[in-house]
This record gives sequence, structure tokens and C-alpha cells, in this order.
Amino acid sequence: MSDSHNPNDRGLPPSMDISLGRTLDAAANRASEGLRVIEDFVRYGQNDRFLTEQLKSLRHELDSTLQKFDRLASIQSRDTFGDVGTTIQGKLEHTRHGWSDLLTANFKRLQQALRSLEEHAKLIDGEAAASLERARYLSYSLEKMVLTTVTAARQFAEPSVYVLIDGQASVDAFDRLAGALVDAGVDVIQLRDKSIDDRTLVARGELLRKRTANTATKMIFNDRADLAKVTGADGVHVGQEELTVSQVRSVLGTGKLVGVSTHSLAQAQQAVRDGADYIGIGPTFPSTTKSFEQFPGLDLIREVATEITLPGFAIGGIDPTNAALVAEAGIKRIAVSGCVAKASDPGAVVAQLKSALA
Ligand SMILES: Cc1ncc(COP(=O)(O)OP(=O)(O)O)c(N)n1
Ligand SMILES: Cc1ncsc1CCOP(=O)(O)O
Ligand SMILES: [Mg+2]
Repeated sequence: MSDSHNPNDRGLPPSMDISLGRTLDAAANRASEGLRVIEDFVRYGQNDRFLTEQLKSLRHELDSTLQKFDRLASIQSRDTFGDVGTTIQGKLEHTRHGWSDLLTANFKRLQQALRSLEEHAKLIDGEAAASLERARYLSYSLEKMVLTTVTAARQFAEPSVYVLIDGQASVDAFDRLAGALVDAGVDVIQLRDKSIDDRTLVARGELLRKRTANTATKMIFNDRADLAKVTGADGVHVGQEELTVSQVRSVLGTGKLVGVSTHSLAQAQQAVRDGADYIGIGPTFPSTTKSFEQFPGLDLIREVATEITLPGFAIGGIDPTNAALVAEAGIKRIAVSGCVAKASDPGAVVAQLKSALA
């Protein structure tokens, strides 16, 4: 677009230039305002530093694209009292039914405004139009990240105890363990057994489904989206080298939980971008269940806790003697295996873990 403030430099007739100026002015305001509402929500309501930064960077990018337009000419074209739209109010304009409605309404406002800016920018500045298109695509990803994070944060309580169990030596032993964990009020049970055959694993999964159905305990399958689907599990947990979040969702359909293991802040942020429902963070301490060469430890717990609010479960060697250290590092959700599964009274250990987190 021209640097000059002379509207005729755009090569448009003056009447069209005024209406273009009004449109750009209104759409720019709408986009910035919608973006601000969302940013305020994740900043003050959610305390999410990572999402706040992502939204802020979109706002700055948008501001620099809008600088290309002749803002003075746009503002000079402004005619708020002559705007026929100000007196047409939708029925729901002054009501928001909760945070999800608030966020969705403002993402829609942002996306519609970006589309309007993009289409009108095509008349005068192709480069600006392309940059507005990129901003609109980014807003779609941000909508997914923000809504998934806020929904997930409400789905996983805090403090929270998540227990990984294997198929045990017999059906009875498995049933006893699963029953004790549900009775103890464990928030999540993950079935993780890499050594038994699929038919046995499915049978254990079906039993676990029965024990957890109509309780507050969620059932997650380790690695296996196919078996999660067959047994009607609530979700799947995958590692960095396994199925991606979207691949798991393509097997399970929507409405199921997908957890991702993370070993660095960058992986945790990527899990947010990918739309995971929660993350495992670790390994925290040496584990008797799985061996590791490196331990990001409590430093990673602290780092993730300050950056993101997607629910994170610290994992690896956590037991009643060190669970409080994890909570002090900023994460009050833990995933454990050995200390509970190998205990003579698993329910009692769960109670100790809960009190250490509280
Ligand atoms: C809650 C939770 N966090 C991390 C893991 C580890 O998953 P992964 O890295 O895929 O390793 P395996 O469990 O497959 O050996 C987990 N299972 N659960
Ligand atoms: C599967 C897995 N991934 C990281 S640690 C771990 C096992 C957790 O078990 P424990 O609580 O016994 O260390
Ligand atoms: Mg795995």
C-alpha cells in the first residue's frame, strides 16, 4: 500500500476508498479486540505463560501488518454514528455461557475479522493479504491449543495420583489391584504391559474398564490406540517415538484423552501445539520400573510448571518420600508405578502420596 496519506494514490475512486478505509478500520479493531480478550483470559484467568506468549506474538505480527495500511486514512474514514451495524444487536451479544463460549466467540470474532482484512487487503496489497492469511491459520491452531488446554485443566484435578499397572500374574491379582486403586480414589489408571500377548492384554483391559466404569477413575492404555478402542478405554498414552496425537485421535475418534511423554520444555510445548490432553514429564528420579540414562529431574518439573498449564504428571521414581519435592517444584500431579503396584497395601500408599501432594 502507498505510504502517502492521499487516498487517491490507491488507484481507487474516492467513494470506494472511504468505504475500504472504514472496513479496514473496523476489521482491524475487531481483530485486535478479540485477540486481547483471549490473551487476557489465558494470562489472568489461566496463568499460562506459553499461550500468552503465542497470542502476544500473533498480536504483534498483526500490528506490524496493519502498520502497512494507511491507519490515519482509515481512522479519518471512521464514522461510528453512521455505522448501520452498531444498532443491530444479535440476541446473544451481551451473554456468554461460560468460558468456552467466551473463548469461542472471541476466536470467531478474530477469524472473521482476519478474513475480512485479508479479502479487502487483496484490493490494495497482496503481501499484506498473504500475511493476514497466515495470521488466520495461526489463529485456528491457537484456538485448538487454548481450548484443549483450558478443557484439560478442568478434566484433571489437582492434586492428582495416576498409577501405571501391568497385567499382573493372574486375573485375580489384577482384579484385586485395580479394585484397590479405584477404592483408593486414584485419578487415572494406565494399563502398561509390554510382555503379555494381545488377547490377554485385551482381557485385562476389559476388566479394568469394568472396574473403572461409573467411577471417577479414568482408564488409559499405554501405547496401544487399537486396544484402547477395543476395550473402550478413556484414552491412550504415547511416547515421543510412538503414534502422534492426531494419529491416535484418528483411531479413537474425538472425545478421548491423549497423553504424551515429554523430556524437555520444547517437547512439552510441542505437545500443547499438537493438542495433547495431558503430558507426562520426566524421568524425575531413578526408577525401578524402567531404566534411564538421563534425568531432567526436578529442574524440568519447575521449568514446565512456570511455562504451561496443560495438565502435567511428573513421572519416574516418585514415592511417598519424595512426592512433596515434586509438589514444591510446582507440579501436583504425579504418575507412579513401583511404589504402589509392589506394595502390600496399594490403597495405603495412594493415601500417603495424596497427603504428600496436599
Ligand atoms: C503418564 C505417563 N508418562 C510417561 C510415560 C512413558 O511413556 P513412554 O515414553 O512411551 O514409555 P513407555 O511407557 O511406553 O515405556 C507413561 N507411560 N505414562
Ligand atoms: C513408564 C515410565 N516412564 C518414565 S518413568 C516410568 C515408570 C514409572 O514407574 P515408577 O514410578 O516405578 O518409577
Ligand atoms: Mg510408550
